[in-house]
Amino acid sequence: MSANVLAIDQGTTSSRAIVFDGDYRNIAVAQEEFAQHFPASGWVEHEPEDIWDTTLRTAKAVVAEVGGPGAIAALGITNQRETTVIWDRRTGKAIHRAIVWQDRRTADRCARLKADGLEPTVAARTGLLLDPYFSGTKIGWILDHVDGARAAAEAGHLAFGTIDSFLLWRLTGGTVHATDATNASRTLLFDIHKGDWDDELLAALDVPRVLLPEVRDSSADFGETVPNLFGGAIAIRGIAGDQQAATVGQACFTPGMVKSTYGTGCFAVLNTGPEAVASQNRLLTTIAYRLDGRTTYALEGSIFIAGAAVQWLRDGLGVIAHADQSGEFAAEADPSHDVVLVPAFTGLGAPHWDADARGALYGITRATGPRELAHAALESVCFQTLDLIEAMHRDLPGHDADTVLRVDGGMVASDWTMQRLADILDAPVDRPVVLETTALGAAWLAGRGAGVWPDMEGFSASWRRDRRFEPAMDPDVRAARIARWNDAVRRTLSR
Ligand SMILES: Nc1ncnc2c1ncn2[C@@H]1O[C@H](COP(=O)(O)OP(=O)(O)O)[C@@H](O)[C@H]1O
Ligand SMILES: O=P(O)(O)OC[C@H](O)CO
Repeated sequence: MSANVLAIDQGTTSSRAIVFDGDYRNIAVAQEEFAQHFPASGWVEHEPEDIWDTTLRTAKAVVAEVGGPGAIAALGITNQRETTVIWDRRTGKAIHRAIVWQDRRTADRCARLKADGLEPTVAARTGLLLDPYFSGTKIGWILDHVDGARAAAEAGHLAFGTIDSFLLWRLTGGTVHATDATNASRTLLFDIHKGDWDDELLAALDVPRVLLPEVRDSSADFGETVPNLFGGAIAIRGIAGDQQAATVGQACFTPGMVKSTYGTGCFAVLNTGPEAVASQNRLLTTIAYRLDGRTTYALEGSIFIAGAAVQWLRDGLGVIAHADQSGEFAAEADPSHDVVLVPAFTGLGAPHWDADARGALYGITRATGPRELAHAALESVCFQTLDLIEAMHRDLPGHDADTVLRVDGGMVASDWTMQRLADILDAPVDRPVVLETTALGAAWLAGRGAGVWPDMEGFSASWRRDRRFEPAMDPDVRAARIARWNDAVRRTLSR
């Protein structure tokens, strides 16, 4: 049997398909960006057909490149998490655009649920907080705003899914409505301790159970692709949310290991092993992966804007021509400038969870130019990471002894940002050789599920470092910059 594995990585800004060979080498890759829709302030939507079309085209391209479906042992899916699709089971068509994880439209609903005293129950059962980030209130919004949706849902005609479920439904020709435990753990509806949907939360959020997918392990039998898509069936054997897939792809299998992924947002995930640790510092408790029915938990810090700040410099302000230029510009910024960007474009995530905050730029003068803006945008990602790592250290005293952060995602191509990250964290930052760790994690889950790839130990041994960034900033300079950041955040919070 072939040892090649196909990973579909459906991200916030693009869909990617990658085939890895038995030595985890990337032997074929295709990527397509798709449109982002911002219909109102704080709203973000995707067209589900764009997600499907870009996914199918990129997957078809790499399958053809490696010699057809016979050259692929298994397929793994990883995806932007929380993004919510509801479709009609009879037609497979979505009844509304996907509401993206960054979307804040349900902030009022969350505030009301909080005022009703629901948050302690949510936190205890789901490990999450009442924030519009998660799928639960997005589902309610679609059911309440699309004509006839609630009645159709009650009648069993509709299906809810995060992007993995939606793609799985389409890939299997509408025969499998399932998800994995990591994606389920981001919905506000899933009891991460019992491993099942929670009826009390379903009732509180007005979500009929009949809408929901079946929850399976992250490495499991998810059916097969319908033969006409790729010219033959491919077994689907792995699913995980993208941050959990990156945790796997970075081989963070030992409790205490932590990775941080820098894509549109930034997500730091700390493996806590078989114990679910309840955060005292407004981090999330989430499922890292579920294998053979056994759940491994994690603490997660979620930041909504990381690479998106670079996109804003490029597409919003037009002050850089391409993403790479942000690092070059930051290196050339006037060292005496004192510009700080708090990129609360869609509110602030962990550890503040302020859905109503909006971005702010402090310290601009007539001398502030594109270089200083690029510096502030990249540095903001480092400060936000520091806030997350410090919260993790407070939750797990002693954990900071020898923390090395494993990083991945589009932004880690920037040496300047990675060096500044090590400086601000005052800790080493390791960049692996394989930067597509999200896709690799999904591939490993699928390869394991298909029985063609080795166990955790074998996979861990294959992890290779490209470069370690060591902290080198003067302690006084560091302290002053962090103080400036903390002050800027305080002034930006909405309450
Ligand atoms: N050299 C670079 N320097 C800084 N940011 C970069 C660089 N290259 C890519 N990015 C940013 O990384 C993000 C893309 O990363 P990716 O992991 O593909 O994200 P996603 O999965 O969220 O779509 C974009 O926001 C882009 O602006
Ligand atoms: O698409 P990314 O890489 O920014 O990841 C999105 C996250 O899964 C949202 O929780």
